[in-house]
Amino acid sequence: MLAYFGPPGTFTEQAARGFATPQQELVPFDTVPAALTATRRGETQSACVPVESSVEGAVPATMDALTEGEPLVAVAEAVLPVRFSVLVRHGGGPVRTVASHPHALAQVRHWLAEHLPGATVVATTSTSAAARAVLNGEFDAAVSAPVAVRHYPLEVLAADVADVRDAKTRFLLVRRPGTLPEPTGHDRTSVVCTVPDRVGVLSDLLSELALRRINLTRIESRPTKGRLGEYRFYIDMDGHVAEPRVGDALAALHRHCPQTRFLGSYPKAEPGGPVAGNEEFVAAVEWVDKVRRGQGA
Ligand SMILES: O=C(O)C(=O)Cc1ccccc1
Repeated sequence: MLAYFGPPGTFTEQAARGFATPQQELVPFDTVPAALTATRRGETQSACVPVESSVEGAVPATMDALTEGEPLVAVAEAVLPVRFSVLVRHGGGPVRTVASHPHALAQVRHWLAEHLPGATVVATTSTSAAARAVLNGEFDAAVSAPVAVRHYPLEVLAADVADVRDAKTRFLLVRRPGTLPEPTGHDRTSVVCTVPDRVGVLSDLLSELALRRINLTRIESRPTKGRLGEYRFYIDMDGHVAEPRVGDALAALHRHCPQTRFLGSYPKAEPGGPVAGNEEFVAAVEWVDKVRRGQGA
């Protein structure tokens, strides 16, 4: 079974369908933490959750839920283009309230200001939770994934709505720690470092990557929710932990920051960007091995 952030009709469900094997059952959960908890408990084999939007940045609920509780690791990612449909009840009256996931609302702000200027905007747990609520008469319109009309008998007031063209969202498939995916040469590694309070620690972490010519693809901070000013850094980098340079860098991050959690090494959904060669790292490790065995100098 594969848990996903639902209810049915979310963007996350579409991503989950891309990950699922033909016979795998998809199970919706109303929140990201609930989908992850099911996987932590072993009730589902994996969970699909949104992690990052090209317009709105990180999905805080996912970042927090991956850091707190038993570890889970990502084994795959997917990137989906994001455009919205505005859904209303058949024969519904004027639109006084419009609901959706905060990331969706943020991506249609201009459209709403122009087309539904008087409407009150309400945040819901997901885009399809908004569609479901419109069907139940709680709100007048929902900003949803285009597939949501297949799940909820609503009318499309407007299609192809997006303030930003070519917006994309990235999703992760996570599991309990186990066998890692094989390196493909186009991989990404994710970690979260809860940094100790000392001068220069962030610079130390980044230097370790730069020294090994590892490309940083994302860095994001979140408060630990403990003391004011205490932060965690989410770091995505090119490469796989099985590669000597990446393994070496993760060991260095752990030295600077013992509270480093590995969030996975997995193939990139959109391969591209610089591919770092590992040859000199492999050759260097072999050389040190020989020196240690007294067979080289
Ligand atoms: O609510 C959804 O449909 C989700 O899967 C989260 C989301 C919300 C807005 C854009 C992309 C993903």
